[in-house]
Amino acid sequence: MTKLSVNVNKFATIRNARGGNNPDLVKVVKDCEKFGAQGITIHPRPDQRHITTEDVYQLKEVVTTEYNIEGYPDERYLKLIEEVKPTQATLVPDPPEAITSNAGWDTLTHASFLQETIGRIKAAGVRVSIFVDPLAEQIEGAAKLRSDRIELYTEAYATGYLKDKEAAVKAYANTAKLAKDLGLGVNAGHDLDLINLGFLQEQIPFMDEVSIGHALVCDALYYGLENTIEMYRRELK
Ligand SMILES: CC(=O)[C@@H](O)[C@H](O)COP(=O)(O)O
Ligand SMILES: NCC(=O)COP(=O)(O)O
Repeated sequence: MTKLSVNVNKFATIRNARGGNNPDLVKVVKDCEKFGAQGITIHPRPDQRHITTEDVYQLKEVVTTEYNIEGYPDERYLKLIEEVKPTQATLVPDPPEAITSNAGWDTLTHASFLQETIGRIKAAGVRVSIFVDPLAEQIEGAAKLRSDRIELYTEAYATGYLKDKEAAVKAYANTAKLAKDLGLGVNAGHDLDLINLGFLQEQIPFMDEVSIGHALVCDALYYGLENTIEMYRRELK
């Protein structure tokens, strides 16, 4: 079964636009889980443009499914992981000023940094996933580093899907299989939506988790949150 982890960054973006507490992120998270989310993802960026440090601690008390915290593993992030102990830490190589995540790790060039970081997170009892492009050498690098999972960065799949979905999924299906053969769990995320999700799931039925935020929140404006989560879950069956 592929779990749907709802990324709630965008709800926090809307809340922060007015400086108050509307929408209330705690209520949003409780409702997402009530409506069928099997995980909650956040990406507390250094400038706190959406998820704040306070949110990270507050949501720990609320999430009853899987709590996934994404981020660049600087001291600030590692402190959050060690104190909050979420279900999963997803390491993303974003520079602080990035508008959104825009690349996977180079697991070969950054091997010693990642190895030390992964060891530290595992010592806290937290599952580790590394955000990577669908390249065989990067997956092999992640396996050598003893990451628990990889998250395939699906922006290229989402863009390519509209032109030629078979061509767009090929590298993802191949590297997902390689990851599985190497004993890694397989997650995927970024720009997944109701149009491209079902085909990805069909081609990689053993994915452990997809994390989806931007498109899901946009869809919720039209269909409502409960219907939307149900629609995404349906694509994963
Ligand atoms: C790691 C990742 O893939 C992201 O998609 C991310 O969580 C989105 O972050 P923003 O919501 O800040 O664009
Ligand atoms: N890891 C990907 C994620 O959490 C959400 O990405 P997006 O759906 O907001 O592009």
